[in-house]
Amino acid sequence: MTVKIINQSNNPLPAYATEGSSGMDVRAFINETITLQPLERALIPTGLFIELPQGFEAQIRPRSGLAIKQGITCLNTPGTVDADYRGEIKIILINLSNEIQSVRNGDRIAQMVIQKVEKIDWELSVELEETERSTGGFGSTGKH
Ligand SMILES: O=c1ccn([C@H]2C[C@H](O)[C@@H](COP(=O)(O)OP(=O)(O)OP(=O)(O)O)O2)c(=O)[nH]1
Ligand SMILES: [Mg+2]
Repeated sequence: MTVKIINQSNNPLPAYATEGSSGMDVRAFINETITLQPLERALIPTGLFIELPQGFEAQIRPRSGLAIKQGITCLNTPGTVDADYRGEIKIILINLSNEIQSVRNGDRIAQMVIQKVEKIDWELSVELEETERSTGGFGSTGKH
C-alpha cells in the first residue's frame, strides 16, 4: 500500500529501521534545539502531512531507547492520527527524567505504526452474554 505524504522538513521520510519493524521512526523538524526540563512537555513539529485511506490510522508511539536512556516518552501514547487529518503530524514529548534533556532537529523522537481500524455500530441492549470472566476485572483472575 502506498500513502501520500508531504515532507516540509529537511529530514528523511519516516522509515522502517529493519525489514521486520512495525513502526517507522519519525524525526523532529525544529530550527533550534529544544530543551526539556524534568516533567516539561513540548509539541514537536515533524514537517510531515499524510493522507491515510479510510479504515486506517497512524499511531504515534514512544521509542524504547529514548525512554530508557533519557526518560523521554510520548505523553499521549499511543497518539492517534485520524484518517481524515490533513494537518502537520506533531509529537507530544515529555521528559520524565530528573535531568534536562535535549531534542535536536533530525532526532528520531517517536515511531509511527499504521493500523487498520474497524468502525462499529452500537446495538443498544439491556443484557450481555455471560462469560467465564463475567464482570470480574482489575486483578480478579489471581494474586500474581
Ligand atoms: O500524537 C499525535 C496525536 C494527534 N495528532 C493529530 C492527528 C489527529 O487526527 C489530531 C487529533 O488528535 P486527537 O483526536 O488525539 O486529539 P483531540 O484532543 O481529540 O483533538 P480533536 O478534537 O481535534 O480530535 O491531532 C498528532 O499530530 N499527533
Ligand atoms: Mg479527537
